[in-house]
Amino acid sequence: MPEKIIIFDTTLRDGEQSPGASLNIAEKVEIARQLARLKVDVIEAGFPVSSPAQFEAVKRIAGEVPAIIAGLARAKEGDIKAAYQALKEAPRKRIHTFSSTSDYHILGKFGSSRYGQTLAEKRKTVIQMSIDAVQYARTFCDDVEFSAEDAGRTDIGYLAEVIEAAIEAGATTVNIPDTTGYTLPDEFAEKIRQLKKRVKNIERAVISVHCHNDLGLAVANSLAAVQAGARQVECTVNGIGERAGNASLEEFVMALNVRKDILPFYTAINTREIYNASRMVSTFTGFPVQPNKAIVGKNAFAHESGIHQDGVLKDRNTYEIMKPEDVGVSSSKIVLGRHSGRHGLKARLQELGYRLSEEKLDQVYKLFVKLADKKKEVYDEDLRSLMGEEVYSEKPAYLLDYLHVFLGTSAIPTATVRLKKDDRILEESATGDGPVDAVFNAIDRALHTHFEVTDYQVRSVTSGRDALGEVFVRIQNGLGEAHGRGHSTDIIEASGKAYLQAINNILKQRDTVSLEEKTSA
Ligand SMILES: CC(=O)SCCNC(=O)CCNC(=O)[C@H](O)C(C)(C)COP(=O)(O)OP(=O)(O)OC[C@H]1O[C@@H](n2cnc3c(N)ncnc32)[C@H](O)[C@@H]1OP(=O)(O)O
Ligand SMILES: CC(C)C(=O)C(=O)O
Ligand SMILES: [Mg+2]
Repeated sequence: MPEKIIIFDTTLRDGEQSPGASLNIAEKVEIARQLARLKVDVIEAGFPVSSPAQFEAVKRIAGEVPAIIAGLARAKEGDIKAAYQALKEAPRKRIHTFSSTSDYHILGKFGSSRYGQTLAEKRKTVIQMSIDAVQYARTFCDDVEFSAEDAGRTDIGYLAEVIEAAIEAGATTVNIPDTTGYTLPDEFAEKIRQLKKRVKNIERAVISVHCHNDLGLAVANSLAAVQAGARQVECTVNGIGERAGNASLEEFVMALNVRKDILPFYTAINTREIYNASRMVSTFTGFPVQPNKAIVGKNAFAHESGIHQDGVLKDRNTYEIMKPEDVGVSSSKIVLGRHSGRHGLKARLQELGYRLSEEKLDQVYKLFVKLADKKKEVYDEDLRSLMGEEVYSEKPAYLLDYLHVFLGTSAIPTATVRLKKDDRILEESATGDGPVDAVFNAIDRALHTHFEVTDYQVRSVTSGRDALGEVFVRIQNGLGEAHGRGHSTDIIEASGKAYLQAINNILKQRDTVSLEEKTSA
């Protein structure tokens, strides 16, 4: 039978210790509510003694959010009392107290002579302060967690002694933190196995782990620990936390979920709330989620390369090990870009309502590749423009084959254009008040004509620095009046295309010969 792993979320305590991530009380309450929807078992809401705002946030969460609510406290009476005061409204509360057990911490942090002179004396003092803290916390509530900070670098014999003393004093959960993210998975798992062997009455407490990510191993260490006997995992949404962060909740939970074939464990997490939780934490903390972040990154379910797109379109199991819907992402995404192939393009065009023959698809694909070379991502609006402007417009009389513009803050804008009509090439240069005017003048000169521009509009069709720009132009002269549209990531090029399309439209209306033939005839 699979065994349950308790999920202890510390986004609001260790997560908020991330440099730069501070949350106000309202934001913390909102995140706590989302954590409850996510169905985490324990929410560590803060460190009440550390400030009035921390105290108030823990108090509000304790009074409003349905989960076990924990508050952190050093092995000090004042901290423990403050934690209890903040937690007391919670129907289910936990005081989480800790001392430090590695020699680095004992000699470094507890260096003062009041802890003793020698390492052995200081170690004794730490055991006693741990016992006192747990016993004192038990006078307030039955659910007391004890952590041995820097357990990852603590001598196993001494760690076993401290943990045994904490259980004897009444700790119901004993947490083994890899505070500095130092251990490797096998080593950490062995630590848990040794504790199970060496600590008398270990079965009276739940073994918890709290792994940091300094070497990028927090989730791997948590999984190894669970396989060795830990039954609570401490983690944070998006893996935020002190320095390089904590084990990421979403990665740990989904690893158990996806690999249940070899990991006989489950959690109570409602995985469909993962993405919402991730977005909320990212927005409130101001910490963006890196695009390639597992589970919740923008690219976690996005496929760009042609071979992958083809595979996913045929059968998504080819490149997806979990369903995006299972983590609250609406669907996987085919991202069209320079690595995409015809299958991906065709599928997206079909979604947009275009049904293309193979011949037409080839034509669009060539245009698409040209555009994709200029842009990082080709969006739906880019495709719609491409289809409208290039594919379904009738073959234009004149094509803008080449454009060169010279401009600068103190230079006269000059444009050179090369127009193509069938096998005829027309090339001209002209100056203008600005680069767009110079392009229009050069086209006029090439075609021996002149049009008045009665409307000119530019808008961005897509977003970002490489956005596709759309130019709308209305022109008139004695021959008639027409408008044209042009698209490009370069609005000067888009302007030239729009101007030429308007000219072509006038020619179409008049069903006439080409301009330069007419004027030169
Ligand atoms: C691994 C972790 O994540 S632990 C949690 C870390 N989180 C935080 O520190 C965030 C909130 N912290 C704070 O607001 C402040 O540090 C406070 C309010 C807790 C304490 O502030 P101050 O009293 O000014 O002490 P300061 O933070 O400078 O130093 C920490 C003191 O706690 C002591 N201490 C550290 N850990 C423990 C412990 N587990 N039990 C008892 N004392 C401890 C240190 O030895 C030091 O004591 P000293 O003044 O006698 O040398
Ligand atoms: C307070 C403890 C559990 C901690 O955050 C750590 O050791 O990393
Ligand atoms: Mg920590």
